[in-house]
Amino acid sequence: MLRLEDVTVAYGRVTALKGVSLELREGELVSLIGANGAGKSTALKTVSGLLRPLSGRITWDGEPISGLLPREILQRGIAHCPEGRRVFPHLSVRENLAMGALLRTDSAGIASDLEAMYARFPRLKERAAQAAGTLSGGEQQMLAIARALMSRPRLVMFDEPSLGLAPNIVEQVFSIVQEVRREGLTVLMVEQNALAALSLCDRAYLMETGRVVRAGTGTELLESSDVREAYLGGRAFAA
Ligand SMILES: Nc1ncnc2c1ncn2[C@@H]1O[C@H](COP(=O)(O)OP(=O)(O)OP(=O)(O)O)[C@@H](O)[C@H]1O
Repeated sequence: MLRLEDVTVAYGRVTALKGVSLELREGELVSLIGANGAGKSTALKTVSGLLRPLSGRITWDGEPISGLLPREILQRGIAHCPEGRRVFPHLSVRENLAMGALLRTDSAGIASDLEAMYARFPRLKERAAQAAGTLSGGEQQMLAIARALMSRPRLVMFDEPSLGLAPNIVEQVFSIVQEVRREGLTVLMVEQNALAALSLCDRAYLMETGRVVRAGTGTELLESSDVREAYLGGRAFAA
C-alpha cells in the first residue's frame, strides 16, 4: 500500500534519513521505534509531504507520491497526527474537527463523521465550543486523533501519541489506535514507548541514526536481545 524505497532526507547539512526503505500493507499496524533523533518523525513528515526527499521513491498504491503537496497527500487518504498534538489552540474543538475535514466536500458525510467522533470521544462533545488550547493534554491528544480521522483516511500516521500523558490516558490512546486499526484503517505509529508499540503492532521497524536497522514482527523485535537491551531496559518480555 505504502512503500518507501531508499529515501534520503536532509535538513540542510543534517541528513536525517539515509536510504530508508519500508512498507505497509493494507490493514496493518506498523510501529516505528528508535532513540531520539533516529529519524522517525522525519519519516512521517516525508510521507505526508511536509519534507521532500533528496532521493528515493515513495509510492502509494503503486503511484509515486514524493513531491506532492501535503494537501494532495491528504486527499489520497494519508492523515498525519503530529507529535505534540498541534491542535489549533484558539479554535474551538468543533472548529478543529472541521479543519480535519477541510478537503472533503460531502457535507452529509462530514456531519455524520462529526457525530461519530463525538460518540467515540464524549469529552470532545462536552467541550465542543471550548478553545482547544484550554483542553488537558489527554483531551488534546484525543482531539488530534479525531481531527486526523475526520479526513476519512485509509492510512493514519500517529507520531508519539502517548507522549507526556498520564498512564491511564496512555492506555486509552493505545486502545483507540487498536480500535482504529480494527475498523480497517492502516496505521503507522511512531512511539518512544517501545514495549507498547511492539506489543500492539503487526510489524515494526527499528531505526538508528537515520537508518532502518531491524525489521520484523512485533514479537520478533520484542524477543531480540539488542532491542530489549536498548529500548526495554533489558527486561525480558512476558507474553
Ligand atoms: N527542523 C530541523 N532542522 C534541522 N535538523 C532537524 C530538524 N528536525 C529534525 N532534525 C534532525 O534530524 C534528525 C532526526 O530527527 P527526528 O525528529 O526525525 O527524530 P525522531 O526519531 O523522531 O526523534 P524524537 O523521538 O526525538 O522525535 C535529528 O538529528 C534531528 O536533530
